[in-house]
Amino acid sequence: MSNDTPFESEIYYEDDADTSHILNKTVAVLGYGSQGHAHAQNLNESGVDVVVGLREDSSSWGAAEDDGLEVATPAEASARADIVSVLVPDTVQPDVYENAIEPNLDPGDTLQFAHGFNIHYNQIRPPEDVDVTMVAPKSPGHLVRRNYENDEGTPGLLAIYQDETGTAKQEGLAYAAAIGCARAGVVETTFREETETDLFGEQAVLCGGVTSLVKQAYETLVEAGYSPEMAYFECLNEMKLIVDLMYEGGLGEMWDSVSDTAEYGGLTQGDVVVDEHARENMEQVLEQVQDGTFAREWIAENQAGRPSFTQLHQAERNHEIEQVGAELRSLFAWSEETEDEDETERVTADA
Ligand SMILES: NC(=O)C1=CN([C@@H]2O[C@H](COP(=O)(O)OP(=O)(O)OC[C@H]3O[C@@H](n4cnc5c(N)ncnc54)[C@H](OP(=O)(O)O)[C@@H]3O)[C@@H](O)[C@H]2O)C=CC1
Ligand SMILES: CC[C@](O)(C(C)=O)C(=O)O
Ligand SMILES: [Mg+2]
Ligand SMILES: [Mg+2]
Repeated sequence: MSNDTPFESEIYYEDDADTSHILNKTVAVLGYGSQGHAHAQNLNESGVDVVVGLREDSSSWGAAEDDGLEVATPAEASARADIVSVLVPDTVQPDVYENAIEPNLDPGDTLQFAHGFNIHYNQIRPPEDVDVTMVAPKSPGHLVRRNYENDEGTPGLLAIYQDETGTAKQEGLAYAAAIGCARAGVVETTFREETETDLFGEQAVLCGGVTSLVKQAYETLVEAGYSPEMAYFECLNEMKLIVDLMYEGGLGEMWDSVSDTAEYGGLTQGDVVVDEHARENMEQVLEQVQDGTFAREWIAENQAGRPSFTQLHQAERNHEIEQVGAELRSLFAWSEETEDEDETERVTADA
């Protein structure tokens, strides 16, 4: 445990985790999507007894079995488990909880989440005689799996909502270690803090802010007469390369790597584009997360059959940048293959 950092939160590592808190238990991983497949396989390879819970007609059932995992219905898996890891989509969790989990919870069991939405916004109200924990990787699930396979870690969060047994934290840490998060570091937080920061981050920056910035910059260039391929490379493709530098060494490493011209232009124009209005809008986004407006809207949207979500989802897939990007990426793959073929021919000729 790091207690000599300037941070308020405790950060835990593998040495802090006692895996005996999970190795003698059965974990039901409900869902085999982005997080579910990663948690189930990582737990299994860490020596934990895992049963995946899926509905009988699930498209993921075969994939989980092909990965060597035992699969049962959510109710059967929950009944067998000491720890029920709820990794179906947030919007279906209340229904899965009511029908499959709650009737099969025994006193002392653990209800485990990767995001606090349904607990924080009171969509799931667990009984008092179970532990309620969260181990939330700060990463898409596919990277949680890839990092584990590469003997690397994924940073994660740990939060305890209910500690009926007195061992919820040790068990949560053991779970975090078994999915690979403790290799990188596990930050202790609360359900409220995780839920509100996660929703704000994905809306304002990671998913919403970034895609809007990319699309509006692309449209600005194309409407001004520049070619779509130039606009794509400049506004989307190079984004990854720039963000990689920030990821490795912070904003400073990125500024050090770009030209002084880019640094001066970026430092003077960045705040012109993302100005005080954007900041006010961010504050409003945060407020709507904090006061539950966003949660109520999203719950109502699902109850109505997702009319807005479906339309927005389709419009995003149909944006011109998507067609241009698909075409350009296929040409890139083609040229790499061609280079590989050229290389093979050259080596063969040399031999
Ligand atoms: N995506 C991510 O990387 C992250 C997600 N989280 C959190 O992790 C949790 C899981 O999210 P995520 O991995 O994105 O979920 P996914 O959308 O990837 O989950 C899909 C899985 O859930 C199953 N499923 C869907 N509906 C039902 C149902 N009604 N009953 C039983 N199984 C069902 C699907 O099976 P089927 O074939 O039957 O549809 C599939 O196996 C959420 O709380 C999310 O906020 C946290 C951090 C990052
Ligand atoms: C950034 C989106 C995310 O919060 C995540 C991958 O962490 C999610 O909900 O998928
Ligand atoms: Mg997140
Ligand atoms: Mg999220």
